[in-house]
Amino acid sequence: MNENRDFTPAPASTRASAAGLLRHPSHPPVLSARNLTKTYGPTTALAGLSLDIRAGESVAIMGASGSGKTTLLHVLAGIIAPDSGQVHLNLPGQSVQVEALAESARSRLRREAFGFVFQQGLLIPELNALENVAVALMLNGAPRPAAEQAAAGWLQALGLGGMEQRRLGELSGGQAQRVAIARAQVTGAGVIFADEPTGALDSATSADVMQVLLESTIGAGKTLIVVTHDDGVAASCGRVLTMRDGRLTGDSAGGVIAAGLARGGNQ
Ligand SMILES: Nc1ncnc2c1ncn2[C@@H]1O[C@H](COP(=O)(O)OP(=O)(O)OP(=O)(O)O)[C@@H](O)[C@H]1O
Repeated sequence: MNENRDFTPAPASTRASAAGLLRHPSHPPVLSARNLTKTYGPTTALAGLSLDIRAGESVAIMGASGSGKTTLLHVLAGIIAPDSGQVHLNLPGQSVQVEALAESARSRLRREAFGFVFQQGLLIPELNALENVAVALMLNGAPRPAAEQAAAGWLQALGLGGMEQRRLGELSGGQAQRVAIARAQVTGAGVIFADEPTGALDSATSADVMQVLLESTIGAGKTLIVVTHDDGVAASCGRVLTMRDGRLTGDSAGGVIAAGLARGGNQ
């Protein structure tokens, strides 16, 4: 799976051309969700939501607390299964029906095809920055020296050269989020999911971290999906989706598709 992945950050020229290719409008969606439903007891978290996301898009998901944003992110990423509906993933060399996979296959998909940046919690305090990044590759079977070399490349690329040996407690919030971004990217994941990635940061650091996140994902032709309450974070993304009561109520991509999706129907 994912045999063509490159463990080192691509040069800027390559990234630019990859992004151009992948953003071509005729390119099929990298993620297609259809009629997703999810309930928790009496609570409806997803109420028949359909959505297409194309490779190279940066998509912000906004909406009031409890509107279903995190549930949608988790269903798209195969962290939880929907009660009904489908999620199709279409990456180069990899076309799978995410919700139909067994848990072991979904777990492998999450490790190899997806990267995750959360507000906090994914980094291991006992490990230094280099080890925190390298461990993502080692979980996928990479030998330690190669994993650490790739991790060092990503830390350097994200402005953390010289901080490889620092543990979590020795990094600022913004630096820790850069380590988390490096960790999400190092496996060559095609889709990066971020849930409130700047939620614990001040606004200047938040803008800085978002710039790093955007450059290292859509700048390399990857896809970025961000759940956020922050208007500034959403404004930095190419497309903004709005949710209410488990449905999409707005899509800045606009047009007929957005109107159809807002009613929860198929395109
Ligand atoms: N594991 C769970 N068990 C029970 N209810 C849940 C669970 N996860 C989510 N919910 C409920 O589902 C609804 C949607 O939750 P979700 O976390 O997706 O919303 P959200 O838009 O991300 O909210 P927030 O902005 O506060 O993080 C909420 O009413 C929430 O309480």
